[in-house]
Amino acid sequence: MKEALAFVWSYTKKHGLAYGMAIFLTIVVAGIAMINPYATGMIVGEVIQNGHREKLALYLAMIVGAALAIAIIRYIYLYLYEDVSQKVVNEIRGGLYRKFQKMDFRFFDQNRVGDLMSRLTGDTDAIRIFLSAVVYQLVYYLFIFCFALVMMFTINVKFTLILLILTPFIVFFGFRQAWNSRRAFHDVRDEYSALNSMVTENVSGNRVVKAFAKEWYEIQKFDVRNEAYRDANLRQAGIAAKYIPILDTLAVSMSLIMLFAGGLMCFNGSMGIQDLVMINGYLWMVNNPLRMIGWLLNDVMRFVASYDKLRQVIYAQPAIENLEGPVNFEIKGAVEFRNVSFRYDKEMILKNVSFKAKPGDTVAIIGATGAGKTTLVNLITRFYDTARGMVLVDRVNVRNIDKAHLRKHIAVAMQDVFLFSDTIEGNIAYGKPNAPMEEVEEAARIAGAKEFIEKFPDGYDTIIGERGVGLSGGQRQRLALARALMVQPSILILDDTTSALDMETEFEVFSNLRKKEQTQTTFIIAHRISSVKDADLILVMDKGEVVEQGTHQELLEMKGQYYDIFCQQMGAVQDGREAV
Ligand SMILES: Nc1ncnc2c1ncn2[C@@H]1O[C@H](COP(=O)(O)OP(=O)(O)OP(=O)(O)O)[C@@H](O)[C@H]1O
Repeated sequence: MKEALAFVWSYTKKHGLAYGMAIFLTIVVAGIAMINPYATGMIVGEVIQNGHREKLALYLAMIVGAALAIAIIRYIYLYLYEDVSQKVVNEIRGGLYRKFQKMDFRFFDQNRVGDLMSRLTGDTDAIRIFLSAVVYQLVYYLFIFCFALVMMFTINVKFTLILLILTPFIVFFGFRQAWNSRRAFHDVRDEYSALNSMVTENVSGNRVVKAFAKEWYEIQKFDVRNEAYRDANLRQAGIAAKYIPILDTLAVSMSLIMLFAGGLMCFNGSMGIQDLVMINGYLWMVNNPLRMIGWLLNDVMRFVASYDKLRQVIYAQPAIENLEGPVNFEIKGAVEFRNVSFRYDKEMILKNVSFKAKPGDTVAIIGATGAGKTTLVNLITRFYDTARGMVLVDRVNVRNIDKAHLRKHIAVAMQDVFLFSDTIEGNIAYGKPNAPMEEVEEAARIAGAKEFIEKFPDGYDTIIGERGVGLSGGQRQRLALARALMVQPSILILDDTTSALDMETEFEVFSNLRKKEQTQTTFIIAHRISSVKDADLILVMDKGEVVEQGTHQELLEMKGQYYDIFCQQMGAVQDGREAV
């Protein structure tokens, strides 16, 4: 709780003056609210009982004036609360988004998209509600309670003490309600997050759902989550509902005590009717905040539950960080793996991998699925750090190179192509937004994308969907390749980038790449011998190890795994199944 408040204050203090003013005005309104019961009592006592009719206008004016003042001041402070809370939440949301950008692959491996979305939206909004509505109500009810109590004691101490007999019970049940709701609020928050994740996944994967005709299965899965969310809400509401009748009964009992004890005191002359009317008005002001304690504490709990979720992101630290004094230098593209081992979890995925590539070399990686090819190239960009051994770029350990600088010089066309909802030009020029059109066209040409782009009525201005909707797998791969080529990297990584292309187009793309002035070191992950045979170095991977390495000719002479793959694929050609 303390931590949550300190966090919110660290953002709110910048707007301390406006927020302080809002709180001050709330207290002023609580003070002005004392006028009404007082003036009503005076009308009963002075005007009606004592017959001072001339004072009626004054008391009525007090009531109307107070109502007007409250309306105006309330408008001002509500605006201030809203203004400050919106600004604060805007900054928190911005900070969170920046944090997402800072986090590394491992963080996104471990967190679901929908869950992160709920943090950025629902949880930040809970903070806004706390700052605007909850704090306001806490201040308002606290002061109205204190002021009304002072007024009651000023009017009649004995009678006030009698009325307050039930107060400890109200406070007790209010706190109990809040305490019992604690777990329920966390459950509501977790179920909301799970529901969000499910919907996000379903929308992203809607094509798979349809392809497998699993709509009904998805609906059932959703219903289960939806019901769990409903039940969590109902559980929480149920806890509140259990205490409402108790608190209401106590409040009604207080009124009964007031009528009974007040009536007796009026009869025996120890208190005037005017005082009874005033105390009746103030009693409500004391009563109401007490009955609200449970609800207000619930709102505070909701805020703390949301903060607990936010802090997991706010204070998360990326595992991949720059070391002290990272080096920046003109990266030429020499890459060396020296006894590299790597694990995601417990199991070693890469085992003792070593190889060397000179600037301008083409290194091809071939091997069964799951052999660790993508994992290997992910270490060059330092998406992950090695468990043992080191990855060197231009003879410098990548851990010592400035992370952003290193990645600026490496371009990756990833296996899982992601395109932004933007124009084709915007997607290709993502890494170099102000590049001239000729460069975009040239990158598209080398990637074998020029022809199909120009066939679209809007050409390079064609808007494509979030996941490249409206494009074939091969077209998306070629756009991803063009995007990688645009930045003219020192190291180019093509992770299965041509797998969706037909043989002819793949051949054209590779020959374009070869014709291009070869300055960059290129890593090609591929399954076809035709894609790797011209490489300067071929790495054959099996179960996380580089089992063979050399040129096409050298590897054939070894008559090992590469030779077997070659024979299998040659066999396929001879059978007319595929060409090499
Ligand atoms: N983010 C991750 N977290 C945990 N394990 C992972 C992760 N990514 C990959 N793996 C595991 O690491 C192993 C190697 O995966 P990798 O993607 O490097 O293989 P690959 O050779 O590129 O396969 P493919 O040819 O199918 O793309 C696999 O067993 C995979 O399950």
